[in-house]
Amino acid sequence: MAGLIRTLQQIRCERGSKFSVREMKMALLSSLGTPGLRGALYYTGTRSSSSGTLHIKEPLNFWCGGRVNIKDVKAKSEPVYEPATGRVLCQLQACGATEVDAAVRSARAAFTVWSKLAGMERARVMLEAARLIEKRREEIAEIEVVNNGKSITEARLDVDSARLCIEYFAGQATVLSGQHVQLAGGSFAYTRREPLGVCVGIGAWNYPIQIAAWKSAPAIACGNSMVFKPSPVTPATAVLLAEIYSQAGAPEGLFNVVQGGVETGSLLCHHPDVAKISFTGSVPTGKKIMEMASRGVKPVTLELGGKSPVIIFEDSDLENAVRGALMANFLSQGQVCSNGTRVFVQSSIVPQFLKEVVRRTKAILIGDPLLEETRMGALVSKPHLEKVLGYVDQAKKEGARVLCGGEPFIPTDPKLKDGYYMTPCVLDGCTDDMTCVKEEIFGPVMSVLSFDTEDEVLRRANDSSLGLAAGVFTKDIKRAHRVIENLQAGSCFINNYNITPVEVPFGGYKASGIGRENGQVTIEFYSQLKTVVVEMGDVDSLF
Ligand SMILES: NC(=O)C1=CN([C@@H]2O[C@H](COP(=O)(O)OP(=O)(O)OC[C@H]3O[C@@H](n4cnc5c(N)ncnc54)[C@H](O)[C@@H]3O)[C@@H](O)[C@H]2O)C=CC1
Ligand SMILES: C[N+](C)(C)CCCC(=O)O
Repeated sequence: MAGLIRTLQQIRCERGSKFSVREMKMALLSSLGTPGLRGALYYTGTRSSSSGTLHIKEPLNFWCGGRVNIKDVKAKSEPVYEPATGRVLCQLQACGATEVDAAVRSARAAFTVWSKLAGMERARVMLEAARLIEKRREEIAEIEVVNNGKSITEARLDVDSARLCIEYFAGQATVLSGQHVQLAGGSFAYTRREPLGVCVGIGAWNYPIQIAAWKSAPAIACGNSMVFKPSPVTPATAVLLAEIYSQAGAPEGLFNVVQGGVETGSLLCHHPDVAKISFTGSVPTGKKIMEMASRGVKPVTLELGGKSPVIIFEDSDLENAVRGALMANFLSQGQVCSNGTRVFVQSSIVPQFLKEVVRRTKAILIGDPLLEETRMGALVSKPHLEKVLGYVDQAKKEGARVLCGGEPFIPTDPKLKDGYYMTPCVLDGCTDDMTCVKEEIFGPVMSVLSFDTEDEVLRRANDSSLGLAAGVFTKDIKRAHRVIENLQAGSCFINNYNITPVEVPFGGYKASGIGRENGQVTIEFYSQLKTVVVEMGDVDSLF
């Protein structure tokens, strides 16, 4: 039965490639008039306000406009966990070469029609997708929480960020344009901003829905199609975005989801019909992606790790500096690439700073991430929790003082006893050579370092191979801008931290990445420029 459904989807998909632009426009208009008719939206299990009840049964792979069950083609299946409870949430069906190829073909078919639409037409579909995201905000956020472990409050903000990004790039789609250049003798040239083709998105587990939107929105705004591979740890929500795009009137195959890990990811990177790879994740994997892309001379966007500094001067508003340091370290259980995990505090205010930061860290309510009052949920997986706790042990061995946290945590609710919780940790007495100060921990561990002068702190802050983000807290405006100018980081903040409006570019210097996400400039990374020289006279031949 599943095989038959697949075959039907395949046929539908291949027919899709034969749609004319006119037919496509008609289909688009009719689907916009009847939202809700395309793409069944699955949500099995009881909706609840606490963890432990959702079971995902529907297939999580999606191409040719629908979910695809690949169980029958001896796909490798592996368990996916609910971090809050440690129970199995679903089985992941990893895609092999046949499935990756089917998804890329589906995307190729969509590209032929989507790339020929006017920007306004693409924008209309994207705005409808944004509206559907808003309508399903709570449902998407809940599934994100169940699969990722972060608090529902944060998950809602991630869904909002996904929606805003799609709205923003819908706007960009409408203003894509080239240039006209007057040449001698009445001749002229013009440029066309053209899409690249099938783009691949490879996501990390810390912001699953947000990453899927941050990659797909600029890609489709420019007229590309996409095959997206979520992290195998958090496969649940990308498929909802695929259904939403489809329901919003996107052609079949515009945004496809293939599940899997390293193998599936490398199949995508090596696929000859893929034009670009956009990746979010760790630095070592980013290097491998770049290597694979280089074989096909394919452009990459790499959004990699960080070990970012937050610099707090003695003249800063201490209340805001403390809030900023907490926001820089404990969002999403500390699993954020842009986190400011090296907190440099000017020596005269270290005692007050530590007192306040520790008091507030101890007060963070850890527990069931689906409860409104919870501020910190579970880390994403058991191995990851163990890795983070290992970093705390290592820090102690190297001489750092644990002022609070850094221990496994078992919530009182018995259903959460096997979840992956830990208490947020503040480390004092850190020095620049310690492992906790040098390596990306990717957990709720703040390292506090003391400094005396501006020159000294700039040198130490820049002493890293990474350069994703940086923050400075001071009331001295000249110092604020001077320090920022000298910090080697792509995403900087003055008197705040971890604010990422979709209107501004986000991305790293040095080994933290290549290219940018969000903001107008991202159009450059998902399109190419064609120059056309038009001769109005005769050919002046030398031969
Ligand atoms: N800076 C960041 O944004 C992130 C950093 N990390 C760090 O990396 C560590 C490892 O976590 P992972 O999830 O394994 O990160 P990863 O960077 O290895 O994986 C990210 C994505 O790349 C895919 N992938 C892995 N190897 C690949 C390959 N050879 N070809 C194509 N795709 C490939 C994965 O399936 C996943 O979808 C974490 O413990 C954390 O410290 C993890 C996620 C995000
Ligand atoms: C939204 N923010 C700043 C918390 C995270 C953005 C990037 C990321 O870690 O994937």
